[in-house]
Amino acid sequence: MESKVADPKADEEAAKEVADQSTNGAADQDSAEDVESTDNKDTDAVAAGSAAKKKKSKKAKLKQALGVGKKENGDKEASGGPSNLGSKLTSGMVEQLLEMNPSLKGEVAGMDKEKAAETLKKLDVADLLTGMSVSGKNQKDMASYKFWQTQPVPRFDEAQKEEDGQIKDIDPEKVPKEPPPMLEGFEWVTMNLLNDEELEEVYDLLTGHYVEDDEAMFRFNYSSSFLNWALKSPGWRKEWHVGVRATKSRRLVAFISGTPVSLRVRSNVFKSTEVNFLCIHKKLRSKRLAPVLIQEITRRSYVLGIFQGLYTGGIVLPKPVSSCRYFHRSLDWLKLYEVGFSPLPSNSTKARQITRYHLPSSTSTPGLRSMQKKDVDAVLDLLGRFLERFTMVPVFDREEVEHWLLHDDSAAEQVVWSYVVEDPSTHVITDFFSFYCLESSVIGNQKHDNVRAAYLFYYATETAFANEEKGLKERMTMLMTDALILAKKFNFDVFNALTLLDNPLFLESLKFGAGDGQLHYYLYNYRTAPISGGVDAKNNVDASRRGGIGVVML
Ligand SMILES: CCCCCCCCCCCCCC(=O)SCCNC(=O)CCNC(=O)[C@H](O)C(C)(C)COP(=O)(O)OP(=O)(O)OC[C@H]1O[C@@H](n2cnc3c(N)ncnc32)[C@H](O)[C@@H]1OP(=O)(O)O
Repeated sequence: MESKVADPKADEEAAKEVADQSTNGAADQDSAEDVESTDNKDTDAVAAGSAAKKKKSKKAKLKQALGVGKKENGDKEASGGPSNLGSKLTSGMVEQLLEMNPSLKGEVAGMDKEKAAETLKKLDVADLLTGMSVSGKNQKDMASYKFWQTQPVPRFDEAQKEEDGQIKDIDPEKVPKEPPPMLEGFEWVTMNLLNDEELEEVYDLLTGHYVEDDEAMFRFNYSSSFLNWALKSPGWRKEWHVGVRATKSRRLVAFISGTPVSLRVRSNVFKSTEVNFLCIHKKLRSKRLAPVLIQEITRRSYVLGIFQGLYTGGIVLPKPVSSCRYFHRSLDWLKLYEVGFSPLPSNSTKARQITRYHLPSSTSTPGLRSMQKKDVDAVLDLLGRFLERFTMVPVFDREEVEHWLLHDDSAAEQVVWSYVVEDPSTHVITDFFSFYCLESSVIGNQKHDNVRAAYLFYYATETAFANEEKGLKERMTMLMTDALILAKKFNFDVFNALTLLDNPLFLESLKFGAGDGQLHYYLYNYRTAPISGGVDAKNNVDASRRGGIGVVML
């Protein structure tokens, strides 16, 4: 999901609105005609922004009820992250908490208020926020997932009894030959993304309707060049660019995509479909269209003999195989403050914040240079060995390394930046790193309309193979400092990273602030034990929990 630096003040403001606001948005009753007549996406954006102001997220309300994020945090930027409840939870809060998150009721069934408060105090805030229990028995109510409970995904309460592997056997003969029925007034289409106009239609749909942060302040704005890169990776299939059009106007109102990826989970390597860019026009929300899109991309995957899926999301579904946390490193702190992305800590000043995030003007790693085509084999080899250290990783071939890491000169906008370190004496490539550009639209801000974010992508370093990883932390810190300097040079406002790969080694020392967003990883039709996401039970970054997630999703 969209994440921003966790802000204690926002939660307090949200709390003031809790009392008189309903948590449920009014069900959208608009017809196909309404969607067809809505041509102005700016109107949608403004509407989304103001709706969000009226209806603060359930998560923000829960955080407020828990008193999370109120403590002062020295010069540290983020204090909104989960913390120990300690003695904050009074019995009076329990009712409010249960009302907001009914799935917690199972935790305290039959207890009086004091006992219930005691029990809830023992839970992690992160689990309270997601409705998951730490007791092992998950209390998230499977029955409330009308669609997901029918799918071959692990249940919340499922203990890992069996060996890793497929949940359900798929008989290719029994896979339906046709898509499921579509809502009246709409029809299935396969998008032809070789056609610039159709690519632009997908871009327009996502720009107006794709993922927003909890408070609807920012919305991902993937560029057309980005979509072209992400959706046409080696082995891409036209059939996996699935759209829904309004029959009369031909307007594109929904989209879902798949790209093939060879995945290793623990010791098993299998083909899977990486599903992304699921998006439904705001006027067609809550009509159970998402399950139909998911069923269709699943069918199209089965048809081609791929029976596993990989996907990520900011929301909790049955059942994450791992969860990582977003971290954000300010490059232009003032702009981030002005758009509401970063808070001003109460014990700091704007001038001090700007100074805090100042970076040197040039890089310092000897032998650092842009990656070129001639480096592909060396990077393929280094990255392959580096990723062997993680539990869930993509298995890239040469063509994929070239596609994902080399900047395509013919693209209208640069999407990916990759650098290698060539040892000045041996000319061996000893390290590489990359980041990609993903802008976000700022919704309803007078001064700025976008935030230009660099996202840390793949990297690798020979120092990872030293005995006991000696020197890895120092080397990663040096490389990532250079990545920040380069991103600043290319006018990025913020540098984002998750707690995956070896990132926990440098996030805090390089002044990344904890975000308010999580990224949950899911596998479809595949069972495996939970994989560490680089955070501890309190959702704090934890270097000892590296080694799990090594796949970076766009
Ligand atoms: C073998 C190969 C397999 C391939 C398939 C692998 C699976 C791929 C899975 C997809 C991976 C996508 C990866 C990405 O792209 S993650 C990005 C998702 N996109 C957005 O957040 C963009 C903005 N939001 C929207 O466009 C809509 O709100 C969406 C489309 C998200 C839902 O539309 P809407 O709000 O109008 O809801 P509904 O009434 O139609 O449907 C409600 C049902 O849909 C379930 N739902 C809601 N959000 C998600 C979600 N992000 N992943 C999976 N399921 C989701 C929800 O729990 C409920 O089911 P259940 O709770 O009753 O059970």
